[in-house]
Amino acid sequence: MAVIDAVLDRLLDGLLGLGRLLSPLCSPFVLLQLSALVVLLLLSLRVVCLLWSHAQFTRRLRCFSKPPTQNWLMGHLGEMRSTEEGLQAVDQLVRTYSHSCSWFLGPFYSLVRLFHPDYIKPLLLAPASITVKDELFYGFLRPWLGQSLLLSNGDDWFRRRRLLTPAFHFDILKNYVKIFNHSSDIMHSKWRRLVAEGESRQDMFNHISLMTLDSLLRCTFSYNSNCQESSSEYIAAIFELSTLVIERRGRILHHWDCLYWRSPEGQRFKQACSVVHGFTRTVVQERRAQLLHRGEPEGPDTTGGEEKKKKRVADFIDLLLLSKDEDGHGLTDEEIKAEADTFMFGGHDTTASGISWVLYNLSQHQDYQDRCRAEVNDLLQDRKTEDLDWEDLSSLPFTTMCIKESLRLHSPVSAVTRRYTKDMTVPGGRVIPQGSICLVSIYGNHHNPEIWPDPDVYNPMRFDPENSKDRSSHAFIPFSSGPRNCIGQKFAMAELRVVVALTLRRFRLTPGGVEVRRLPQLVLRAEGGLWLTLETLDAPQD
Ligand code: HEM
Repeated sequence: MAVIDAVLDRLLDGLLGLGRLLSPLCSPFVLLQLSALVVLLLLSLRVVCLLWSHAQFTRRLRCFSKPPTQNWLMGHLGEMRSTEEGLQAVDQLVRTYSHSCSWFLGPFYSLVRLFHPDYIKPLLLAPASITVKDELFYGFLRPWLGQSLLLSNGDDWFRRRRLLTPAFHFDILKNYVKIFNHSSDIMHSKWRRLVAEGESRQDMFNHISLMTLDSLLRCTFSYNSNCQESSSEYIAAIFELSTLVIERRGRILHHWDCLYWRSPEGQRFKQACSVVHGFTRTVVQERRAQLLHRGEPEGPDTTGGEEKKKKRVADFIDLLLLSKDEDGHGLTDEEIKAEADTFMFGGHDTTASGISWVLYNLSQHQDYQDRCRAEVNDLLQDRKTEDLDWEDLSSLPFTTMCIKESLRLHSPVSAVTRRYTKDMTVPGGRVIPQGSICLVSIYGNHHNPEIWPDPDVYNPMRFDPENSKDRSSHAFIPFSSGPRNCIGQKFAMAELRVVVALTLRRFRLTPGGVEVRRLPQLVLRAEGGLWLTLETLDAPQD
């Protein structure tokens, strides 16, 4: 295509030269007609080139099965639905094609959809230098998240990932477990109050999203927003942005920036972005100033006892302000702001979805729920407080199996997409052509009957070490995998374990009496909320 563009440029130069040569001989009207003809010719040539290159591309994708389309022009456009039926259609695709298929979105866009670990593995393990986040799926997040870890590519991504990785080290994460306990305590007090008032049926998503936002605000900014108890402009703006991104995806006309930023939704997006950016920028600038005046903030506390009370645990902002590469260069304030916004975006809804679906699955299986509860009660037996420590988290093996099985059955993130700057070979000698977009279907992979017999059944025993030892390393990928896997996965798993364990110790959960229809948006939700009935439990007598 680049060669063709260069030829077209040359042609245009030549024609303009000819125009100048002819100008003394022709009238302006004739010249205008001539120019219009030239422009039309060039445009037609461009369209022919596009069609030709698309035909080449389509020919190369023939090694992948193409599901029938309803319309030759629009291809599969409109068939990828963010609804319960859309997910059932993926189940059908997986049953029919077993590992992969091609997918055409209108006459110009095509995707390769992958839903088998053997196909997914080479793609996710490919070096990040040839992996690009495509604008078709990720571009709408850019005005909110900026050039952050999630959206950057190549050397820029590599530098950021190296600077950010130490912030997710065990020694740092350990300190956040106290925060997870505290945020759960606040949510549970609210639940006790609601149950006492007779409102025992509650939407899990609603409560748990506020709780994960609360804990992330404390871990990222050391900020106590009190958002679980009262409304906050910042939190409202985060919810608004998540909703608007989804709405924009669904409206083709809003894909054009020039139309979107003039629409009422675009204006709301701008307004919410300015609230979120204003908040993050202020915190970063204030912290930078404190750092300059008072020196380094305290690192993670290792002293215990009284010392602990005096020290503020280093939060993500502190760690990012201090991070330096081998040349001594750190992140700028704008870069830190983008990363903090990304943690808030990438960390709250995903974890809330994960926790809500575990509680839903356990409400459907009282036997597993009882077994988890017994495990937690055994662990906390003879303790003065109900707080869990980092070390406790490895003593909850069955609860962890229940969490993993829920992340398989109800993965918070249903798919990730990538564009590759090289041809990629997958099993059977099939080649994904350079430049094509690959959709790695986490949902499809986790529901593939070739890998998971009876994929729709919730069975935590699948994650018993004995039962999982022969399974492919890429059969279970809720956090993606390879160089661009989720940087926050240990953080998320720790929070999931603390919240689930404490919830089961304090409450019995039963189904909320409403049919649950899954709603795959930015994360997996349920239409109209995920309603469960809560019963307060007395603390067990030792
Ligand atoms: C259950 C909870 C979570 C799930 C299921 C999850 C899932 C994922 C997935 C699938 C990706 C890959 C995205 C892609 O390739 O486009 C990802 C990336 C990422 N996640 Fe998470 N995530 C969770 C929690 C978190 C938390 C708590 C944080 C931060 C505090 C976080 C921060 C990030 C970031 C920054 C990336 C981009 C990494 C990179 O490209 O290098 N996530 N996550």
